[in-house]
Amino acid sequence: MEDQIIKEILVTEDQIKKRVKELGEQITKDYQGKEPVVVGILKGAVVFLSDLIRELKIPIHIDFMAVSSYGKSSMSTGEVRIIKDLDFSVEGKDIIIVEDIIDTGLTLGYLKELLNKRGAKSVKICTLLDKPERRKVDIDVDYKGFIIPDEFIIGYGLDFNEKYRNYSFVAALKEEYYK
Ligand SMILES: O=P(O)(O)OC[C@H]1O[C@H](OP(=O)(O)OP(=O)(O)O)[C@H](O)[C@@H]1O
Ligand code: HPA
Ligand SMILES: [Mg+2]
Repeated sequence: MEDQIIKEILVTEDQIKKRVKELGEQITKDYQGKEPVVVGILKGAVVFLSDLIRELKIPIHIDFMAVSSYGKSSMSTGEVRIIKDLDFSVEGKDIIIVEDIIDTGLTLGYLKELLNKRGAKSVKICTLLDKPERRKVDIDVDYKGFIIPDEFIIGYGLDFNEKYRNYSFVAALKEEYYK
C-alpha cells in the first residue's frame, strides 16, 4: 500500500491542478505571437508536461530529451550523457525546457547551456518543483510550481527506483526507504 512508503503529502492533486493552470496562463501571456518548442526531459517531466501543454493557448511544438548523469565525475562538471537527443534543431527557436524537479541544478545547468550553444533564440526553464537547499549550480528558473524541502520526493512523474511516477500528488518518501 502506498501509505506505508509515504512520510507526508507535500502537494495535493488539487494544488497541482490549480498551479499548473496558473503556469499555463503565465506562459500563454509571455509567448503571445510566438511558437515555442516545449522540451520535456524524460522520464520525470512527462506527467507535468502533458498537463501543462493543455493549458497553453498558443501554438507549440513538443520535443523530448533523455539524459543521464555520468556518475561521480559529473558531480563537479555537471556534464550529462545524452541518451536520446531532440528530434528537431533548436536553432532560432524559443525553447521552454520542462522539468519535474530541479535538485542540484546540474542537469538543467548543462542542458540550458547546450541548447544556447546550439543556437536557440531563447531558453527558459519551467519546473514543477524546486528543491533549492540542494543546489550546486546557480540557475535562473523562469517558471516554478512549488518550492519543496530537502526530502526524497515521489509522485506526479517522480520515481523511487522507477516506481510511483503515476501518483497524482507529490509526497516525501519515508527516510527508512532511501537512507
Ligand atoms: O537538479 P538535478 O540534481 O540534476 O536533478 C534533477 C533531475 O533528476 C531527475 O531525473 P532522473 O535522472 O532521476 O531521471 P528520470 O526523470 O527518468 O527519473 C529529474 O527528473 C531531473 O531531470
Ligand atoms: O527527490 C527526488 N525524487 C525523485 N527523483 C529525483 N531527482 C532529483 N531529486 C529527486
Ligand atoms: Mg529519477
